[in-house]
Amino acid sequence: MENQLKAVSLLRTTKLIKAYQEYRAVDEVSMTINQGDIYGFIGKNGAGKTTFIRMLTNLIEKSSGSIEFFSGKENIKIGAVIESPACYPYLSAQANLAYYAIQVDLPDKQERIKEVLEFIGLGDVGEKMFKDFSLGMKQRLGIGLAILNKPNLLILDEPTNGLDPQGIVEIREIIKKLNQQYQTTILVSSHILSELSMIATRYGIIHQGKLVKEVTTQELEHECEKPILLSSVDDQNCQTILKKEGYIVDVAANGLIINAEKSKMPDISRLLFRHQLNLTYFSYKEESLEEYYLKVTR
Ligand SMILES: Nc1ncnc2c1ncn2[C@@H]1O[C@H](COP(=O)(O)OP(=O)(O)OP(=O)(O)O)[C@@H](O)[C@H]1O
Repeated sequence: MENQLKAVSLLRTTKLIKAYQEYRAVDEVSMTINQGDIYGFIGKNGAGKTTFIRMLTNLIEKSSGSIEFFSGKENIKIGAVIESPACYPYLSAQANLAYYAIQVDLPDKQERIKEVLEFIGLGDVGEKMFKDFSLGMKQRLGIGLAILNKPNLLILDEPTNGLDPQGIVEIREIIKKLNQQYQTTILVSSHILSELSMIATRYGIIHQGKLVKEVTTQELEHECEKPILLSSVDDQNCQTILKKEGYIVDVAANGLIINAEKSKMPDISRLLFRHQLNLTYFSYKEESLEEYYLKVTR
């Protein structure tokens, strides 16, 4: 079921460009977001994320290329939080939602507002005014406004920007819950890859306006995998045995490097143990997400 959902495109851009005179802030971006994705849109400051998102949400006009939404029979509903949420500073969370609900002509307003307040963890902040909210609360209310009319696609531009670790976790939990409980497809941008690594199902990396890489979480994990490192009581002997078994082995300053996946570690340790070669060091080096990110944007 999950796989079926993932195969259906919800959004596709083709060679999307936004140019300011000669300068292309977004340069031929072809992106596909499938139903059920949490699409992590990663790029440094100034890479073009906001410009791309602004085109999707019709806040600015594209220079060329196409944007297509697919939602079957229904009209697609998009919710978005771009930069700071636009709220009334002297109104409470409830009143801000109520005001917005009138504008979008929402049925069952009271019921839905209560549900949303609970969902974003602002069910018990009472009459506290928006201006007195923490940044995390403000961001959560922004998401509350964006999900009020149950969008199929939720777009969040840098929702964790400036938040403390607790605030980041709260936003992450909301994103996960929306995706899992309500099957909302989510496009979320960030300039920190690791911040999205616990929730994103796919990633698009933008650099200098170009989408330089689109990967699934599995592909990313695979690409971040690095060799196994070991040293033993007799490295020379280890090398011979491992090579005989078909492993590709290199000699490093203080041990051996084996070009094999992490999943091979139990086999290797059993093999060497059988030959009474005790290991003094056994590990693998995983390339960090940040290293990977630097590599693809170099
Ligand atoms: N109206 C504009 N006129 C000229 N250049 C612009 C305009 N809007 C954005 N840019 C430029 O386009 C580039 C991409 O900006 P954008 O805001 O999309 O980046 P970003 O990835 O969202 O980064 P940030 O996280 O800093 O907002 C930047 O170099 C920016 O200066």
